[in-house]
Amino acid sequence: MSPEQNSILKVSKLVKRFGGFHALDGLSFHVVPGEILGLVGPNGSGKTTAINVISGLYAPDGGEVVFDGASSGGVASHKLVHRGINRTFQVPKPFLSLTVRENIQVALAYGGATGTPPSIAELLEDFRLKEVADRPAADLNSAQQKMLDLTRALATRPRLLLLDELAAGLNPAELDWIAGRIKALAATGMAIIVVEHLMGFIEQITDRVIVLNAGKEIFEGTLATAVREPQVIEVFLGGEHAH
Ligand SMILES: Nc1ncnc2c1ncn2[C@@H]1O[C@H](COP(=O)(O)OP(=O)(O)OP(=O)(O)O)[C@@H](O)[C@H]1O
Repeated sequence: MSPEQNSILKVSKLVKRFGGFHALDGLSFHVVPGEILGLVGPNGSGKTTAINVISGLYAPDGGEVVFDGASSGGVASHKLVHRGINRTFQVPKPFLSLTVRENIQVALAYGGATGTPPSIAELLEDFRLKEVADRPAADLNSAQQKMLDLTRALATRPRLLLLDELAAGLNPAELDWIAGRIKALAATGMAIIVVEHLMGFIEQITDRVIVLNAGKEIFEGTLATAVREPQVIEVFLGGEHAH
């Protein structure tokens, strides 16, 4: 079977409009179980919109999203969580007055229908939240809020995990550590899509990247190859994220 036939998610000719503006303009790609796929591109190229459509926050205006063999475009987020898609947010939205542990408990109770639920103790340990487990989420610093957001997503047992700028604001040691954690998740068979501006981080964790510009794919392959493509250099690496 070709990798594409084995895909857990297939996006075909996806269109998302805001008014007359095409945030996604015919985007197609796939991801297979156990793969870490990077979505990269300049500001406003449609990366977060792609995550928002795949996770059911927005309905597509055209094209198709197929998750695990069934159409999932336009299906509400909470239903997709039960089917096995979950995500993190650029700006996490925990229940601020609940403790870290309670936030994870809510996600566990809400979570997916298949597989063994992860243990709260393990999630707290794995994502360095043990020390703050009984503090309200409002007390967490921004890195800890991101880790709580990730553990809440993991508590629902996703088979496809969408990470929207999880690494932004983390220091180099934290980046190394979280890169290892994300790779360990992929090694369990979870498919992971990562939206990130930090190219070193993308290089460290992804198997493959899709480069977006103006809602369209302009490149698909490894980041090492992408950085040698004149079109990619022009729209992306020659811009503000060249460093
Ligand atoms: N809810 C919305 N209403 C109107 N326009 C939107 C909405 N969401 C996104 N857009 C527009 O769609 C385009 C793509 O935005 P998107 O957030 O997907 O880009 P991005 O590649 O994730 O950018 P960044 O790297 O800055 O996060 C932008 O021009 C943005 O202003």
